[in-house]
Amino acid sequence: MDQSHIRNFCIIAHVDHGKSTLADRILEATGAVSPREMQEQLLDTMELERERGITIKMTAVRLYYKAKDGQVYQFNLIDTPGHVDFTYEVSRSLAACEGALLVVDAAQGVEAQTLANVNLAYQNNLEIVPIINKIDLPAADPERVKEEIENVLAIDASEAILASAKTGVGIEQIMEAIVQRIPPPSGDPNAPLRALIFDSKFDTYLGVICYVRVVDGQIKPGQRIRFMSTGKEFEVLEVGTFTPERQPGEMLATGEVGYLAAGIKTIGDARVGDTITDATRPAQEPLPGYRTAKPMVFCGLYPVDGADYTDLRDALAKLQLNDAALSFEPETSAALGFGFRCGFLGLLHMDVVQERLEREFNLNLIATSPSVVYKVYRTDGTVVDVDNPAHMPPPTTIDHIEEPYVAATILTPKEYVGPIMELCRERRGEFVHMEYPAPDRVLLKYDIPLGEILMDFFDQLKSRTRGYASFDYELAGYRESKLVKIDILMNGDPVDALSFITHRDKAYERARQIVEKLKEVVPRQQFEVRIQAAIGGKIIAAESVKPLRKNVTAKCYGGDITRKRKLLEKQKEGKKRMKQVGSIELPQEAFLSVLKIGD
Ligand SMILES: Nc1nc2c(ncn2[C@@H]2O[C@H](COP(=O)(O)OP(=O)(O)OP(=O)(O)O)[C@@H](O)[C@H]2O)c(=O)[nH]1
Repeated sequence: MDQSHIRNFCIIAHVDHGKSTLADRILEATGAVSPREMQEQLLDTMELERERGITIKMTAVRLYYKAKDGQVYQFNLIDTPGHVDFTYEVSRSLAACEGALLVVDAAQGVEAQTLANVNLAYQNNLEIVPIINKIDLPAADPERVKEEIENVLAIDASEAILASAKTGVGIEQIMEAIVQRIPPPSGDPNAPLRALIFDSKFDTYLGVICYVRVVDGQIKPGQRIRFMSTGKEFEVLEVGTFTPERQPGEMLATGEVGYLAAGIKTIGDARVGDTITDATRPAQEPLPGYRTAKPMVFCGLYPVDGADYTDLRDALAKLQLNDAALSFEPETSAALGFGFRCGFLGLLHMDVVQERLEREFNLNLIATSPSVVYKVYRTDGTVVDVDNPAHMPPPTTIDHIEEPYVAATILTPKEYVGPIMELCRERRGEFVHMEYPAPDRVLLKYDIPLGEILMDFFDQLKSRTRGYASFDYELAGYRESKLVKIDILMNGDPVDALSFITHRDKAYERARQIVEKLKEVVPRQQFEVRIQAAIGGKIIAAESVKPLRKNVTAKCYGGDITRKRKLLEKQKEGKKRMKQVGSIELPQEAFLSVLKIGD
């Protein structure tokens, strides 16, 4: 299609503001799917995504729209994941577009994630079309939301479209705005091929499928292509688009969005953000902005039953086929046995992987509490990355330690500013900035250690603001901190999987909190369990769990075997997710106690 008739765009929105619903309406309006065959929210494909109501992996669909000017336009709608863990992927999918539909809930107004996504859209020079959605709601207040869009996002909202993705109001106006307000792509068809990979997926039959935006030149089957970051070459087997079904085609032209398959075996060879060029006539420069997604959060995953170890390894390898950001390597813990140290982009990514391992692969796992990567500068001048508290070098060999920080943005109604500032202070946050972008709304900026965010920060923020504050962050480099490792001992034996790292000034308080928490979650055993927290060899907090007197089966009288079996079955159920550590059985909660100690 003629380049001037192509529109590449995405939808950016805060969670639940109506992105998927609007995408469905757009699909419907172009006749891409009949409403009947349309499953709700077609773009979210993974079952887990649908259940959690979040978009994890993005896709692209091609639609044809006949505009009021009588011309037919090619729309490429690129879906973006709406979560801070996937900021890099979001930024690459935005880089594949010329415009963005900005969806803001007419009752909720602008939220922190909207702000973060708009900033990414600006960085990619996108034309932003503001849409105020859900105007059918009784609580809708479009005028106030317009004001917020102008004050918080610095976007002219005078031409914002008032819409309801639910009732269909405003959808036609949105379709016309895509044609009129979003510019067509401006690449050079005669220049050497440059295509941006903004997503990749593994397909059992085709190998890796790359979602690409052709910036210059074109891609055809049979062409020899080169990935500019690795230099690896492949022959294109198939190109095409999703409409939303996969539709093989003859070529992807300049400015177009689609997929290609080239018999690529591992997703690591087709990384998001990389540039594809023609191997026989390569481009001089790759497209800007490439980097490899680096895991930021690590945890240990151990099978409850040691016999499942190889199954766990195979399952992780399978997930990795589709997830270049997931890393894992074997790890042994004195307490938990053989398992894997796994790296994730963030907490959500970690939760999703764990849930898939348990659900799709039927594994029963113990996860240790997540950790960030510390940079440890040793007295001998070497620097080591430590992603497992148990591997922290002895204090005498450490010169200083650095930890990762994030720049956090919080948007909140005025009345919660106090509780939020208190929470940030408790989490060693450094105040950066505060402004009042709209009546009753406050924008706060803090620098906070990422390690503190991992500890239940989000839930705390939600509960202290009754769900009214929104929060987003970006990574903001490493800073020196006075950190210490706290070891947990059970009946005198250190449990390596429970060690954690915390700030020196918080050490006593947190040690106290964790032993109290553990006292609650460690089930009573036949003997007393002493729980202690220590720095080096020094005990700084202690509690104990009183022994259990009665045996469960002792309650059954004599011969009633079914009754007895029932009780034992029940006990077995309760045993799920329990791990024998020395002579003590620990439940999964025990390993995550450290996350809950900021409460
Ligand atoms: N009343 C009303 N409800 C709407 C409208 N648009 C969407 N919703 C509802 O709002 C909720 C969230 O909509 P989604 O489309 O799933 O939101 P989303 O932004 O895609 O959410 P994520 O995929 O989690 O980012 C759903 O229950 C929708 O039915 C609207 O115009 N009016």
